Amino acid sequence: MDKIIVKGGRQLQGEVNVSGAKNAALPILASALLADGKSTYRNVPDLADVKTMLKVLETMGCGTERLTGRKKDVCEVAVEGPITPEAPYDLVKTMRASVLVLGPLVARFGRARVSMPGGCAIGARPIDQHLKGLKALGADITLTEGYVEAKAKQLKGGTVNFDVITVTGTENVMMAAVLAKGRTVLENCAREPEVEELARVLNKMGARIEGAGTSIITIDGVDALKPVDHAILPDRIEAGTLMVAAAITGGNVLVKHAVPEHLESVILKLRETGCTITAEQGGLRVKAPKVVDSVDVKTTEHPGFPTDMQAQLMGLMTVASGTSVISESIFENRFMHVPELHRMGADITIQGHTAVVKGVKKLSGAPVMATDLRASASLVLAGLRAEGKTEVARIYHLDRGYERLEQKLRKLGADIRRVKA
Ligand SMILES: CC(=O)N[C@H]1[C@@H](OP(=O)(O)OP(=O)(O)OC[C@H]2O[C@@H](n3ccc(=O)[nH]c3=O)[C@H](O)[C@@H]2O)O[C@H](CO)[C@@H](O)[C@@H]1O
Ligand SMILES: C=C(OP(=O)(O)O)C(=O)O
Repeated sequence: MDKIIVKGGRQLQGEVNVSGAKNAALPILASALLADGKSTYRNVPDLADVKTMLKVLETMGCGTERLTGRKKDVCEVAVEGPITPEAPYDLVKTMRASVLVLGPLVARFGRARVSMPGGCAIGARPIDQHLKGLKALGADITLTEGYVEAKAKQLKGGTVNFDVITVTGTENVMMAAVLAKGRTVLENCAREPEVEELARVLNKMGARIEGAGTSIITIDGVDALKPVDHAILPDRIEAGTLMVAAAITGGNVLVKHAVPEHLESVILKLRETGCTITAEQGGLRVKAPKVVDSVDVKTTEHPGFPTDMQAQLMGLMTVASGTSVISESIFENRFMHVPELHRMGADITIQGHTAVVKGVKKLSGAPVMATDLRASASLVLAGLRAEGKTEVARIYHLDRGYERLEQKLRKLGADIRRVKA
């Protein structure tokens, strides 16, 4: 298993490009199932999760290809021959977002058999709201041998009021509703930019969706969709992680392609820590003081502070002046990075869903182990600041969501490398 080795202490300087968004690419790739023909997606990040989604689609009978050379950010998905509407356990267990094929499959092929995703390191993560939404559109749902089976000759529009705000749940049901007969109204929807981006793609395919990006989405079903050519929006979480990399090293970095409107809560928090953040040249420049001020934060649904940035912000707070209170309100078990940060000398106490972080003068490098995607990122960030060598193991978690993070950080001056197993 690959490891990342970081020697801390260098201030990051320069420019870095943000890749396409994982959380937009995954539902968008799944949406290719909704039309016959070949769809072309640009700015698709080269991530383990994207490979998994392409594999899920291939297993069903889609043709998939990542182009090479100067077009290596381009992926094509062709729905041409017969499709087996099934996502097997072996793939779903490696990536729960595989469940995003459920809505498109049942809408388009009248049936779907998708392995139930289990919980994961950060929480139980049920999919009851996805199923509630599909049932409201007339799907018959059963659970057999660990698989969700959904059937419907023709989905029909309906009203769904989500009990919990769910990103992939909103996306799954929206993808089902585009081919349902009549009007669907989704209430209490997730408002993440990736939901809006998916709706943009579906509308380009011929769907009739209004309101994505707000909590009420209205969808008028159409008979058929056509394939699409679309460039995926930049990854706001990767951008935020790179901004924290600048902040934790007292650096000065231009994070190119970061979209300010998608990062408002992160920008506001980083400004509170004493960083200067300015929009310039199609990106965001972060200039950081040597030691940042501590800030309190509570994760909430978009447009609130994203749970996917909590671990990284906590990494920064370990070396802030003062005490920070960080509350996690989205996932019940998203503090797995804390014991690893302790190994580097951080002073953090967990009280239920809240972590109290007392800034320390210095962290010291240590062997640490990644437990989930953003936890891994926080350990790499802490390693950039720590004295001595930090070895981050199990970075397959990191590779799920960051495209060659170590290369991007090295270009900014970090002493960081990947060691192949
Ligand atoms: C591929 C993708 O886009 N992943 C993102 C997505 O995950 P994902 O869509 O899985 O997360 P959700 O928004 O669904 O989860 C939010 C909360 O709702 C709960 N819940 C969700 C669905 C459901 O049917 N029932 C239920 O109780 C979850 O357990 C969690 O506590 O949004 C999360 C929250 O911003 C991010 O951390 C993930 O990076
Ligand atoms: C939790 C995340 O992803 P996923 O929903 O794919 O597990 C994440 O991107 O931080």
